[in-house]
Amino acid sequence: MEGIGFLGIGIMGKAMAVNLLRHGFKVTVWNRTLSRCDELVQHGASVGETPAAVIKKCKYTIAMLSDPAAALSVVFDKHGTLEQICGGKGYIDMSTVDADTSSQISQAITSKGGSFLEAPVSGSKKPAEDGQLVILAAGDKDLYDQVVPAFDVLGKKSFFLGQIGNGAKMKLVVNMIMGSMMNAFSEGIVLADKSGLDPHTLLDVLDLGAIANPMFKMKGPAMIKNSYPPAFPLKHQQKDMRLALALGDENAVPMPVAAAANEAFKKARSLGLGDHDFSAVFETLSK
Ligand SMILES: NC(=O)C1=CN([C@@H]2O[C@H](COP(=O)(O)OP(=O)(O)OC[C@H]3O[C@@H](n4cnc5c(N)ncnc54)[C@H](OP(=O)(O)O)[C@@H]3O)[C@@H](O)[C@H]2O)C=CC1
Ligand SMILES: O=CC(=O)O
Repeated sequence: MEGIGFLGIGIMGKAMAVNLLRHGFKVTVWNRTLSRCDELVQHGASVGETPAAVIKKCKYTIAMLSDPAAALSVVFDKHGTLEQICGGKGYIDMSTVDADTSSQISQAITSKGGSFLEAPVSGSKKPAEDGQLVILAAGDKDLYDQVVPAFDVLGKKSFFLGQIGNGAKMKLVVNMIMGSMMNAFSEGIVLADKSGLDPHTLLDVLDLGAIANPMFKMKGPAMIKNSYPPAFPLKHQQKDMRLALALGDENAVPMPVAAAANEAFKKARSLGLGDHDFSAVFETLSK
């Protein structure tokens, strides 16, 4: 593969771009807050001044941005992706967005002759650092085949899910489940504590049973200490619940559990916890 562009050096983008550099890819990065690119330069990256400058330079460009508004802005705004995308270039959006946002981006890119893949990921900061993401791609199969060498560095498994929208929907379903689980887990820890049990013993019991999972194991001990260093920011989890509920609305799927979880994440945001890890939803119960 030739050089890769990377737009969005947040928690995930930084880990992913560093991983590509470590595996010998030539990477050109851009971030809205440009100073955040400095650390990447120390790892060997070049910097583009705008998304358009990155697209102009690179055959393939990956975007990893916070939400639909950010993903759209980077493509459509002045000095954005659309100004330089053309035949022979590929754009891969790995942000978590809804299917409609992804379709808008796909149509704009392909109308300029470029090719487009949506490829949201499951897995958080640590899996991104370790190249252990699960990649949920959909869209242009030729582009998918061309970027598999990069996906092999970023992830432990890539799925090609067919038409645009399927990757976005799969990601939202997964995160809807995750957000609901986090709320049930939080309630369980508080219930154990308030009813006189040791929450650490609860973690041990959970870890040995049928509902053991890496999320409980990784986040539980920190939650008991009311510590929420951001791996997956709560504001993004709430965005995912909101988008998943809209998907449920479109498909007439009742989701009372997810709706309640969304309210808890909204409450946490109202308490100023949006930039903490999503496990900080625990604070809505323990306060
Ligand atoms: N963290 C995680 O565990 C996971 C996150 N995701 C998804 O990946 C995406 C990125 O997440 P994460 O890295 O955690 O998020 P961060 O909040 O750490 O980073 C967000 C990035 O988006 C940029 N951005 C925000 N708004 C705009 C805008 N209007 N125009 C241009 N750039 C903008 C930020 O730039 P700036 O630095 O200037 O603010 C930053 O580069 C999200 O969609 C998230 O849901 C998916 C799997 C796991
Ligand atoms: O989107 C978050 C994740 O952990 O996956």
